Amino acid sequence: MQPPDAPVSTVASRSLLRERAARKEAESLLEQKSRELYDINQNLRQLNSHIEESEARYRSLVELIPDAIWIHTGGKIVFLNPAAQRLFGAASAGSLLGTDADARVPAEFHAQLAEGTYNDISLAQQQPRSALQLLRLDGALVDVEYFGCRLWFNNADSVMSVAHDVTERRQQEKAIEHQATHDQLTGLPNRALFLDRLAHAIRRAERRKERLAVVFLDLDKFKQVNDTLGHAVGDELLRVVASTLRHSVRDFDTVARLGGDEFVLLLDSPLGETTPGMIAERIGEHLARPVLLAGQEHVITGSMGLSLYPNDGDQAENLLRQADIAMYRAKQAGRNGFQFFTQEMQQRLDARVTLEQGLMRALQRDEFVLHYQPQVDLASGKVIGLEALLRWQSPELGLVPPMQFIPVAEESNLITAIGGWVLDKACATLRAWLDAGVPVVPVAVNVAASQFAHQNMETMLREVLARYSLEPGLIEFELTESLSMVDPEASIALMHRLKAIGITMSIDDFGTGYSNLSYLKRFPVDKLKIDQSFTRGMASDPEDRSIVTAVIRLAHSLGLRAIAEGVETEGQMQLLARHGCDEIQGYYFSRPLAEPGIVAMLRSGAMLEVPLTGQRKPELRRTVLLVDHEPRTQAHFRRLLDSTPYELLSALKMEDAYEVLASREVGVVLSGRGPEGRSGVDFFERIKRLYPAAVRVLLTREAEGGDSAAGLADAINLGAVYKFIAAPDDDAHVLETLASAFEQYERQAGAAS
Ligand SMILES: Nc1nc2c(ncn2[C@@H]2O[C@H](COP(=O)(O)O[C@H]3[C@@H](O)[C@H](n4cnc5c(=O)[nH]c(N)nc54)O[C@@H]3COP(=O)(O)O)[C@@H](O)[C@H]2O)c(=O)[nH]1
Repeated sequence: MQPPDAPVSTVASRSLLRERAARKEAESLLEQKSRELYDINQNLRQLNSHIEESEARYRSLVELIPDAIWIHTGGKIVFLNPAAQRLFGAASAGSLLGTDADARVPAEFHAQLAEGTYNDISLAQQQPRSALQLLRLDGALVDVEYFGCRLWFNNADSVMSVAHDVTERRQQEKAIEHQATHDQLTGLPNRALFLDRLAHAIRRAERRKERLAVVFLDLDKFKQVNDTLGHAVGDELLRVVASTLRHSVRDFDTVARLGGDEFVLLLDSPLGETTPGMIAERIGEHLARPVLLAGQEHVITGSMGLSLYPNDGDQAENLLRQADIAMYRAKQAGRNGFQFFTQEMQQRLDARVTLEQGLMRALQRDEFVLHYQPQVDLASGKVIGLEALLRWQSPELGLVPPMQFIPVAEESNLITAIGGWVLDKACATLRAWLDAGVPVVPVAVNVAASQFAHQNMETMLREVLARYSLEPGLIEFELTESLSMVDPEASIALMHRLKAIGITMSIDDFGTGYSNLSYLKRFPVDKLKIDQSFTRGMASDPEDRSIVTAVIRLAHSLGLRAIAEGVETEGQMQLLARHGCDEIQGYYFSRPLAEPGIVAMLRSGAMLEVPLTGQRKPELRRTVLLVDHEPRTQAHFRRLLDSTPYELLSALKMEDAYEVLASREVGVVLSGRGPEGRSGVDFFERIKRLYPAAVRVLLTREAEGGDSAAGLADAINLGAVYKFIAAPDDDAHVLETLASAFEQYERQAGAAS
């Protein structure tokens, strides 16, 4: 190497220059590469930091996401996020890592799991999630919505599972569904669920050729419990009944509550012909066991109707309706029993529906008319009132009596509108009569218990009286005793308000209904109306007689008047007068008349010929009543007594004898045995109770022997027969016995006066 100041040869310097240039170039290249390397490095660093950042972001996403995510490779769990840890109830991820992924899915959901697992995520995203259940480590099941997809994880083919816990939502859904399909009070299925189950059961029974029974149960007099003990006790009773019913049938039978006090049972495939009936009987027995309510024992009964598949049809709604119809019949048959549905019931129901529709049309087309029946004062004989009685003048059916439609109107609530029409019509008629100068008397209108309870009677009465400018005293309301069964306090309060308006009130059909005397004394009524069934029997039936006289006495002791309805004979009228009855109403004086007839009667001043009541003394005219169905015997006695001081009255039948006894004072009753055998003695036993003063003499040839001798002896010993005439053809014997009988009669009459 040459010193730097040494002469440089051209070759050498050129070579040096080239070398320098090459070095420079190399250095610059090296610099550029190192810059490039630096840039690459920088880029790589940046990239790495991006990747790390993104990885951290994804990790935190996976960790924070509320959905459970776990990955399994070769069936073993290799990754899970904290949500999955929580979902499976694992204390740490370690308790699940490496375990079988399948173990977390109950076997019955494996197919759904496979269906919900896709080959890639884009496919999974397009499909709805599958609903299935997963198994926690503690064995509890969790409702989830699930999807899965295949992915490459840790260099291995794996499956990622994603599950969203919907247990709470499912529980809410179940609660809402339960609410929609169950009765809140008893927890039993409701009507919708019952019908659904019944429809399914019918289809199953169809396939299996089985039978089904539907039992419709309505508690008897539940309203009374509610009204008297309060709704809380009523609710308690319904819960008790629900439980009783549940325990009366098998687990797979359905017990449902339709509402109120109506329950229904589906007896799935009952065995044998009699089983549904036997089950109904058992339910009745279980229900009738005393129940403790509000600290007191109560006995509950129910009325049940049964319909059967396939006998009565194959439609759920129809079977339920038919069981309801049969239940209704069980109620009519006296409650606390059961009835099977029959086609005849359906026909009756159809007829009822037709009648209801007819009644609605009758109101619209003004087809109702009022007839009027006079009420007569027994002291003066004057007509002192009229009862307005409804008739339906149907173009199709003719004149329909109220007994044929009032009960239907009451049940269908049409009675409210019909009752309103009756009151309006009665008032309008009174106004027309007043305007025409007819000597009017008060008119009584019948008010059904349901009408009284549902209608704003007070307002209606005030309005109608004002509309026709009528004195309230011209209107009477005939109410029924059953008012005391439906909210008696409210009824009593309303009666007081009506009374304050100035109308009069009577209790109709007294003694036939729910005679609650403690309420009666609080009813501000003016009259008790003796039911016609008692009036009819009072001449011949000692019990009816006792009821009539007791009602008259009861009315008087409460300061009320007594009126007897259904008086058809003079005898009944005489007896009623004798027992102090104040008024009568019945065919004996007049049938109910249409308006022209009653106007004529009022104008004519028609009166009843009244008996002399009160001072009736025994007629000591020696009147004999001969009761014998043999015309020959009648003729014989007529001839025999013709020339004697005895007056002979005769009756061929015992029924006729009662009427004679009711209307005439008879001293001695002579009777043979009727064709009915022992009825002669029975007859005398009755006469003894009804007319104790009349001396009873039996005409018989059997006194000394024969089958009836013992009966005759009994009758004499019991005092039913005073004497007997063993030889009716022996005139002297007859006259002698009669004389002795009258002596006895006059002795009794003398002692009594
Ligand atoms: N809620 C309403 N009920 C009403 C109304 N109009 C009538 N009725 C009730 O219908 C029942 C039957 O009434 P009806 O066929 O009119 O019979 C009445 C009389 O005709 C009958 N009667 C009268 N006297 C005699 C008789 O001597 N013998 C005999 N066999 N029947 C007789 O009795 C019926 C009167 O009944 P009552 O009202 O109990 O006094 C009947 O229950 C009516 O109440 C109405 O507008 N609304």
